[in-house]
Amino acid sequence: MECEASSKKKKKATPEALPMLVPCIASLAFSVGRPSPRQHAFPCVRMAAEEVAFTKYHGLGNDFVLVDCRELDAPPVTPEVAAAMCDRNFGVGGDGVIFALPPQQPESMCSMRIYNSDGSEPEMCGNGIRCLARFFASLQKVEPTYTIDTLAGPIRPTLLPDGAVKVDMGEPILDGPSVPTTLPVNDDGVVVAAPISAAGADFRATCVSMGNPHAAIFVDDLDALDFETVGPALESHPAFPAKCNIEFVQVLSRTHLRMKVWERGAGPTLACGTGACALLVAAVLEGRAERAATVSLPGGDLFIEWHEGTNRISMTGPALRVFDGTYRPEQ
Ligand SMILES: N[C@@H](CCC[C@H](N)C(=O)O)C(=O)O
Repeated sequence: MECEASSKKKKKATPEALPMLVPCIASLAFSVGRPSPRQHAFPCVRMAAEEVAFTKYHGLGNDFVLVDCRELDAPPVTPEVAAAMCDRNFGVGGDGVIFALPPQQPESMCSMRIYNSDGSEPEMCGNGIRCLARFFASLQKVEPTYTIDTLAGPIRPTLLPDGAVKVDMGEPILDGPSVPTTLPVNDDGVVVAAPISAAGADFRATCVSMGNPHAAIFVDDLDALDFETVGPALESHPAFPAKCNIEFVQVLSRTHLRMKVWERGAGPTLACGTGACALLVAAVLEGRAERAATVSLPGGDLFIEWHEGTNRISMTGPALRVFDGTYRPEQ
């Protein structure tokens, strides 16, 4: 891989690269599980990722490799190549790869697709959309508020004068089976403080979808948690048919919550925007917090509001550019 100075003219992922992907995708369809760095050395993978210009951004340390695909119909790399790009030792390093693709709706400016660091594709990413909002604004002129299509529907970020981004994240999905989870629902059809056991420990989970699935688990002391054991056990728990992002939350006050996240497809990350939104909703449903609160994550703070009149959630936080480069693994 080579990283080039940001002043150098960037080469974009080209549609011409796409025909090369077809045999690669076909052969990779037979590979199972998370590819090891050695598996990434298969020639077909290298062909698929011959050269990808990218810009690295992060939102509170939740870091992403962003690729300008405005002239393409689909991501120019396979999920396996995206996973290789995210590798922190053998690749660029990141919690995911985000592609800025053409809009799906006439009123939208672009659409977002994202692969997690294991190559799986989530519907939405809160920190990622703040990063994409600033990345896209660096590529072409936009209004301060504009619309980005995602697999979870249209999302509207607003670029604030101080460089932060406030995002209208839409309405939370509370219906249990739609999250999706098979945990028992209350009379309103919502999973609130439902018992769940994993890795020999008992918890209570409140489940919320922000387009992607979340389970918030309130604990007395985040630091006492066997996070590395229970996180992956809950992520892949049979009660979550699409797996789940797991937020462990300590209530510091009714307007200040502290959380640690184990993300679906990425493991422990320094921050999760959709997770912060979901846990605020969960805290309100459990009567633990007000509808507006600061959420402190390992990488810093987000401000989340669940607006009573509209039922919509807004998330405000930073998104920062780190460096530009070209991903070009050696043959
Ligand atoms: N870090 C993200 C969430 C990314 C997707 C997640 N891992 C999933 O699979 O749903 C955020 O900031 O929301």
